[in-house]
Amino acid sequence: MSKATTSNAEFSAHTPMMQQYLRIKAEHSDTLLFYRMGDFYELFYDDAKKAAELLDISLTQRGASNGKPIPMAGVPYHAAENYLARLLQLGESVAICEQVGDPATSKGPVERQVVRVLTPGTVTDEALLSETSENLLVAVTTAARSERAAAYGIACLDLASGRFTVTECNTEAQLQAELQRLAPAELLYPDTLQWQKHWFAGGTLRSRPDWEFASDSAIALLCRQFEVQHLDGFGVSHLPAALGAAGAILSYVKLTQRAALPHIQEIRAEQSSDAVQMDAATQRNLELVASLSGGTISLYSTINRTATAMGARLLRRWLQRPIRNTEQLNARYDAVAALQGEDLDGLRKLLRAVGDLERVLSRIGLRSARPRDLTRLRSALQVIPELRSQLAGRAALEQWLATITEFPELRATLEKALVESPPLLIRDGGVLADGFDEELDEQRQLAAGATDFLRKIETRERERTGIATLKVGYNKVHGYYLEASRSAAAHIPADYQRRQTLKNAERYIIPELKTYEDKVLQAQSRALAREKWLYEALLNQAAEHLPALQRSAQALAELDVLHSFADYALSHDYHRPRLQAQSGIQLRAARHPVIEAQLDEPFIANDVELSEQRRMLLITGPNMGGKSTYMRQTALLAILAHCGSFVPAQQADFGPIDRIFTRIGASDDLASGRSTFMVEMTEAATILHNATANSLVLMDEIGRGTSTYDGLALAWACAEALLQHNQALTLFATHYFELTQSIGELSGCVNVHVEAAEHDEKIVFEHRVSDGAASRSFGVQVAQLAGLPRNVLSRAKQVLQQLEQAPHAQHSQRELKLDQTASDTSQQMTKTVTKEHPLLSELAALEVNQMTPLEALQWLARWQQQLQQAQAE
Ligand SMILES: Nc1ncnc2c1ncn2[C@@H]1O[C@H](COP(=O)(O)OP(=O)(O)OP(=O)(O)O)[C@@H](O)[C@H]1O
Repeated sequence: MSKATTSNAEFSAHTPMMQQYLRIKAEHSDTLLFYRMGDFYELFYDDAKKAAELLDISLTQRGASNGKPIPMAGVPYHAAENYLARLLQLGESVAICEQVGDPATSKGPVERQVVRVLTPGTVTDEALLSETSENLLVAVTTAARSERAAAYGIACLDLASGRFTVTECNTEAQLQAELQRLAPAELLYPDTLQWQKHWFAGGTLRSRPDWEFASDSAIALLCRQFEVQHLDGFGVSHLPAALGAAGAILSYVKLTQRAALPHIQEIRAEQSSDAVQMDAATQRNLELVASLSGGTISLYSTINRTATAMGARLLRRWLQRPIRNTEQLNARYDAVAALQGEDLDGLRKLLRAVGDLERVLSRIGLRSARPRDLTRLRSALQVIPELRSQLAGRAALEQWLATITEFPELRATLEKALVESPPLLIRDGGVLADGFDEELDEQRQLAAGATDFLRKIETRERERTGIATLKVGYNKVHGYYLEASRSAAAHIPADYQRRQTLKNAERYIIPELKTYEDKVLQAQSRALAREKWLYEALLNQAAEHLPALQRSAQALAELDVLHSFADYALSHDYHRPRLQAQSGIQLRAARHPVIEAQLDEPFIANDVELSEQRRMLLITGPNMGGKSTYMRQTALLAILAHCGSFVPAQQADFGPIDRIFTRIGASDDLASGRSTFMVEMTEAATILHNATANSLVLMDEIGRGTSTYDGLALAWACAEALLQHNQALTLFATHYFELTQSIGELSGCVNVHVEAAEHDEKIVFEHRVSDGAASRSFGVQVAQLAGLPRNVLSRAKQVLQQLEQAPHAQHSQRELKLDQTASDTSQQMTKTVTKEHPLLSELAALEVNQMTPLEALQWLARWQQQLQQAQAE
């Protein structure tokens, strides 16, 4: 808080206005206070210094109060939105303090009040929000330690749509994944919870009093909000911790909005078992809604053909949370197929006219809707009948059409009430159409009639005085006046009273003018007051239909996404997936949706066959051959299929999929201080602990972050565990050829490879995936493509030859010293590798007591087989 408020004596030494400011500021110590003075919002003291720095506006001083100059910075109120948007983006919150008293009748400073507080997670103003992404307020709390309670309760509110959800999770990793998916703009947590940076660090973090998270009071608050006795009807009662978090959200939003929240109509539980779960790393790695490099290309940006911003946001949500309900998914496929037979361009035009109905409705609920929100509602209501008739009779779309209702009365009212294109704000009137309200028309006519009268006075006075240039004018200070040039002074009649002298002209008033001025102004202000009242009444009338309007908007957003799926599928040869009861994934001629869209040359389609007998595909082949692409496309197709989209494959069958895991790419996690290898191992640990037989696991070059033998041993053990213990559907890409003979030969595992050929010492990628292991890795040839210096390349070839000639170096306990002669490079290169044989470490790790005699025999047979193969080579 400002240094200016210390003692009572000091306080009373301030000017009355500064006393008012300091009183209000004391209640908003952790937000910037925008204090309205005339046409500016002013900031004082520390707020002024901070705002001047953040917004790059000038820091000035305002006179002195309490004997000291007051630092001050200000922004014009008509341009405030820009500045507010920047402050919110920087994670600041702003309390808007308006003049609410009448300056004419106020003694001392005009009465002022904070009318709302803008925070990053609670903004709903159109100008302050991104159209295509949600702006979420999330609260997290830890659960009471009862036996069945989950560890964390999470609640999430999208104030701009009224969507309110709760969920609980048991582990830190799940919490992280959930926060990564939601990417909140603002996150609330209880005072006493030690927030961990690696849980989430993207948005504004704010601690709130513990008691706001208490389940009991939260439930009472939620019941009041939804006007119900208990929450059983919402199916959330079993989530006490999450309800505590939901209560904290509701208290916070009430505090900041200072308005009723009628558009928050319900709260829903998001059960993790309903969704194909993806941990935080997987969501990032698969570049679903953002690219890893921070660029704009993602699965979302590639396939998005939605016509409305609410549809675009829904598509993002669907991609980040694919569902598992077969019935729902089949209904979506049916709808996409049905829409493919429709006039999609025509449909898109209608959907465009619907616009961002979801956010319009929320602003109506919050009573902050602007005139253009109401005209948007009007055009949405105007196209709904057309849209319904275009799609009428399509059984596959019935579920959506039944929810998209027409609102003939509201539509008629809006059509009659609003002018065609109203001004941005209701402030100066001109929003309501003539003929809608008798009283408004009367006042308007009075105001206009008086203006007519002024014209008559002007003509009459010109005639009376003989001054042809005499004219009636108006300004705020002197009201209506008659203006004549100074040269005409001799003709001015005696009843003219001089009011103002300009360089070349004099201004006068006459009593008649004053009387009419009063009439005009009165009529104008009555008309404006009436118009504002009618506007509020319109908002109220629309708000009465809010629940049904919101349901319609939701169905329209879904229809928009389904139309986008249909359109993209048609133009990109996507086909309907089939959901099977049997575990596995079978894809025929599958393509990578994002890379395909980026490539100029044709994308090479490949098959995938994961089934009971082929639970793991061990993928080998040259760098740049297409291993990662092949793995990722399998996951992306699974995700698309579980959103209800068609997929880029000639045929696609998916058994049940509960989770998708990826261990792809390598990056340091600087935020939590973990090295590349540590990140790799943490991700692998998550997979090994959690993957089930219905999980899709992508493992790309596990182990490459450490020494060759450690890496090989870890890759080996992970592959074996995934295959034999987790029994997950696994795509396992590796450069360790040893694995093709060990793991690749195990039952349930199949070697596949990407093909490449060498042509004139250059590598040619075929990007075709076939069964069988790769024969070599072409690493040196790929390095050549990358432009490695020629001398380094020829030295590498030489070293490679020696390594390949050293028989089974990696299978024996020996020292390998490379020949250093005939080197093109001047650098010395000695590599000493001394390692224990992998079979020995396996033997040491075996828990013999836990094995059945049969298992022991199987181990023995496998070792023998490996030794025999090694000797044979
Ligand atoms: N099926 C395909 N059709 C056409 N181009 C492809 C195909 N697969 C991959 N590519 C191209 O090859 C590039 C490299 O593919 P990818 O990253 O999958 O190789 P990789 O085998 O995983 O390489 P590394 O082992 O170095 O990670 C891709 O960026 C893409 O441009």
